[in-house]
Amino acid sequence: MGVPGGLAVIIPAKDEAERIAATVEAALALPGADVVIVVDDGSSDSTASIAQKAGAQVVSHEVNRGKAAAMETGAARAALLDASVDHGGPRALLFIDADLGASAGATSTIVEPVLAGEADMTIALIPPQATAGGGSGKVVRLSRKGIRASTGWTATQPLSGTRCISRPAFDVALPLAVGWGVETGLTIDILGAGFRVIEVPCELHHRVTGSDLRGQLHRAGQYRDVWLALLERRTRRLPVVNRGFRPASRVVRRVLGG
Ligand SMILES: O=c1ccn([C@@H]2O[C@H](COP(=O)(O)OP(=O)(O)O[C@H]3O[C@H](CO)[C@@H](O)[C@H](O)[C@H]3O)[C@@H](O)[C@H]2O)c(=O)[nH]1
Ligand SMILES: O=C(O)[C@H](O)COP(=O)(O)O
Repeated sequence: MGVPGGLAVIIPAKDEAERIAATVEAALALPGADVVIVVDDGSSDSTASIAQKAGAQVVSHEVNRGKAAAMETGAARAALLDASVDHGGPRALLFIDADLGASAGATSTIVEPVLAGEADMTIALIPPQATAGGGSGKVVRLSRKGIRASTGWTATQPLSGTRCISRPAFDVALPLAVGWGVETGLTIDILGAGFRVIEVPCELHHRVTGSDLRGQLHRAGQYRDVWLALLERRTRRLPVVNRGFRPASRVVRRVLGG
């Protein structure tokens, strides 16, 4: 069955004044998209006012809370809009990065399978970028290996954050894994709940992370967050072991009901 409710586009954005207008304009032109929400994640530039002028609804975090929190805020706003008018069901959610500019128009390839009910989450497979990246593939490999160990599925671009997700699939992943662990967590949680996930080629062009100190610090943060997302999911699966545990005191016994 397809998604009758249509599509809400959600754009997490931190200091994206340079590119946000072009990204919003492309998002507004996407077939089926009747809502474009920019979550200004504590920007210190004019991202919010530019996004609003370009036609987006803007929700602002007073302080920076990271990409995953911005995605949750955007999805919560979309849920409010879903509830305000009955239009046949909840909208599917299209998450796009703020730095895609006009290329955001290419995301219709990942929207179609979800709106048609052929997939529950699509992930954009992006072509090699004009500027070479400075990464060694360490974060990508950690995420890919962790997803495979949990689900048996091998993602080609596990960190790709441009995704279209049906509302029921999104809701099983709440609360989202924090920060840069969000893509890894979404994939594991949504596949684990039995939903269908596919990667779909998409001609996107974004700002590539360089190999300078700033870029390497960014990757260190990504590595930490992916690792934490994997650890949390592994811990959840561990059986609770209680081999002859005896509460040591009367207080503990009372708390545990012993
Ligand atoms: O604290 C932050 C930092 C970034 N962003 C936004 O998140 C998006 C992605 O950030 P970016 O700096 O472009 O990160 P990249 O490392 O280039 O992103 C790649 O890797 C991320 C996962 O680590 C994915 O989320 C992205 O989709 C993927 O393009 C952009 O719209 C940012 O404005 C926030 O909302 N809050
Ligand atoms: O540049 C990238 O692709 C990401 O920041 C991930 O870094 P990596 O190449 O070290 O996996």
